[in-house]
Amino acid sequence: MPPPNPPVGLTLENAGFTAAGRVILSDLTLSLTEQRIGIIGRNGSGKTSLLRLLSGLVAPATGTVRVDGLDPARDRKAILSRLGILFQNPDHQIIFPTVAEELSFGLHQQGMAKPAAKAAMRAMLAQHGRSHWEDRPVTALSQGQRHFLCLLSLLAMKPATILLDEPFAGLDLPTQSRLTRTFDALPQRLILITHDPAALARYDRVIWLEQGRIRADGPPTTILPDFTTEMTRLGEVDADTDLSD
Ligand SMILES: Nc1ncnc2c1ncn2[C@@H]1O[C@H](COP(=O)(O)OP(=O)(O)OP(=O)(O)O)[C@@H](O)[C@H]1O
Repeated sequence: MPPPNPPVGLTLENAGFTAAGRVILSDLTLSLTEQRIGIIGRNGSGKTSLLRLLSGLVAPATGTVRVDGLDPARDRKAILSRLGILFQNPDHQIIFPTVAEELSFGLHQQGMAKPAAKAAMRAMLAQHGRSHWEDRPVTALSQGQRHFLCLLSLLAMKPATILLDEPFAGLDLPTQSRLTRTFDALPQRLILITHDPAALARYDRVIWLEQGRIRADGPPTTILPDFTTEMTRLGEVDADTDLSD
């Protein structure tokens, strides 16, 4: 049960995450209440691990994680309507053989009756010009198309917060442009991991992770120029000498 008058948003208190005996994230204290939050950082800096922690797919080794006051690792069912995650690799997400089944599954999980779920599934495909996908086996879709299907499944469930792990990777430019417009128009809170600083220019807040810790946190106008300068500087040296991994 959520506590009375639960805090709205996602919070971490001294949260840390350990995997295979290694500290991956340490000492994260964050209150995520803005509508548009970007997460940036180098490969291996801990961005995906942070999304996994926020969505309750992994439990913190230290500290606490809360979504609207709930523990996402324990209150799995209550989390479904509050939070949805789009992984980098669609094959980690898709479980059903056809597009229709994959799209309807989350809606059933949320308690929607079969006819209503079918209508919602068809409406979602039609809205995005993909009605012809309905009976297609997911194996007949390309990697980019499977990624897009995962996104449609997520949007159909209308979670209050959407966590996106590099959603544009592998998508063609028209699909990226349309998706950007779709994201911009969504009323939900978005937390977006990207390697493209330009995608975050109009965001409310940007968090820069480095080796599992927060290196900088603030508005894009302050964080993005520093990040771009640092990435350019690192790109000009021939090898990484500062990474432990
Ligand atoms: N289950 C795990 N077991 C062992 N190591 C892990 C595990 N999960 C993540 N790691 C390690 O944690 C570090 C952070 O990984 P993570 O995927 O969170 O990085 P990232 O910032 O999302 O990287 P990228 O930009 O490449 O997607 C990496 O060094 C990775 O090897």
